[in-house]
Amino acid sequence: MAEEAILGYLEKNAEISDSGRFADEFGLDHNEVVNVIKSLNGFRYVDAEDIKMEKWVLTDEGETYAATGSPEMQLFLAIPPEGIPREELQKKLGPSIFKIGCAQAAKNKWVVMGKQLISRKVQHVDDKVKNSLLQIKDGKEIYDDDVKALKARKLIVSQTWKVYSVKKGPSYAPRRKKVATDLTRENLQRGDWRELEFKEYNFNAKGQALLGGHLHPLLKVRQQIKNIFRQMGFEEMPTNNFVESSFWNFDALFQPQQHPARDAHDTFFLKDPSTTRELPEDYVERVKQVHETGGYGSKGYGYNWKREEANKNLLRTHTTAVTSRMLYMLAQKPFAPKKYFSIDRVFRNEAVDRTHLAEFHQIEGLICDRGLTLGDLIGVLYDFFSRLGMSKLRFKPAYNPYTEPSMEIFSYHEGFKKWVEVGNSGMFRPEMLLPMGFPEDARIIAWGLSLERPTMILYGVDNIRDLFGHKVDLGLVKKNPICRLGIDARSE
Ligand SMILES: N[C@@H](Cc1ccccc1)C(=O)O
Repeated sequence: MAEEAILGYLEKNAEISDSGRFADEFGLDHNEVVNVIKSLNGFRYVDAEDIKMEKWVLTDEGETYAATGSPEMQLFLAIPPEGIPREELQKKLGPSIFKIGCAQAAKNKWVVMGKQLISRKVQHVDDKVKNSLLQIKDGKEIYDDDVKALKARKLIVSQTWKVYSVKKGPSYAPRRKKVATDLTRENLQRGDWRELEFKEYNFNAKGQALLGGHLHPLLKVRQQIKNIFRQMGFEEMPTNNFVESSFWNFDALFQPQQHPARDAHDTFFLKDPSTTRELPEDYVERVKQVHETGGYGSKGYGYNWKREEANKNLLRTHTTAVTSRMLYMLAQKPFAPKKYFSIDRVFRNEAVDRTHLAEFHQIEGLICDRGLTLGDLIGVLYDFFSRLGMSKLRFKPAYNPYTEPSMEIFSYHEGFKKWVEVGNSGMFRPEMLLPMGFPEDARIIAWGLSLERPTMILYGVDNIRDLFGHKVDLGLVKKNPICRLGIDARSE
């Protein structure tokens, strides 16, 4: 539309002197006209030059008067033939219209301002202000004196805007030629490439957005959980190796050697190297004692503890093996309160199904201090889980060889409308802490959960194999849910 109008106009006329007026005349939108001019100018169909123009526009006050009449007119019309007391007129018009109206009407000699009464001096007046404002709104010219008066009353302000003057350019044609974007096989066969005009390369155009790298959902949730631990003042533990001795994975945790978890059905044992090279001998002796006959107020398990069993290498079954190594080192130093966490991979000889994998990740946190109670553990768990967006918790008594009391942690899942198990926790037993060398009044509260469970909830994944393994689809990896668990995760 605009292009035809411009090229057509230039066929018969030397120039378009003002694109604004041109747009008005042809009933076109000026923005569209400007865009077409710029494009035609780029291809040298036209030569365009921009001109800065000043234009008057109405202020808010100007707009009101253009609609309701000037204050002086409103005042004049409110005066009855017999005149009106000042106060009454002011009440009728309101203080601001009254004030401006009086000043202007008096200046125009429309009214007589008596001591008591205000009365008309003439019978008919014109609302010149309103008329001028309407003219300006219509884009019409008015006398300079009137412009000055309106400007002085702040009813109009000037605005600069750009219009273009347009002449034929060196490549002018009454119609734009269609340019080819690609040279095709057909063009070559037909030979019409000779006549074709090709579109120039636009080296400034932005290329297609490239698909960059994405963090896997497990890595994103891991980062979020690390941030939460750090905000709560926890230090990260070195997560050591996947291969661990039975000693640190089980014995140090007061897990008896006949415990079913220590069976090859549940745990991956290593063939080569099948045993660990060294263990802290004094400590091993104390662990043996506590398993066999107890001590530190405990009766022990009363069985024959075997060093060969403790030496067996395995793939660690929980990150509590990271914790036991850390706590043993800590107990060798003067006692100090500490907060630690770890997040890393663990392995279990499990049948793989939609909620179980043979390898997964655990998140573990612990606090070591004097005077800690189960109440502290519950409080910390509320704090930790509510930072993940899971603030409705329930606890169920549970059993772990290394903690007493122990609690399973359940969280109400708003999306699934049910309580789901989210972790396990407890206070480490004296049978574990005292042989390590902790003072008798040291208390350690700890909890652990899988990284996969909250990630599945967060990403709406119901089969763990879609999250971890060779089948993970890129759509899931690119998905970027709001980093909160619970309701918002599902509604995403
Ligand atoms: N190790 C436990 C979690 C846990 C950690 C610390 C204390 C109590 C429990 C598990 O694998 O489920």
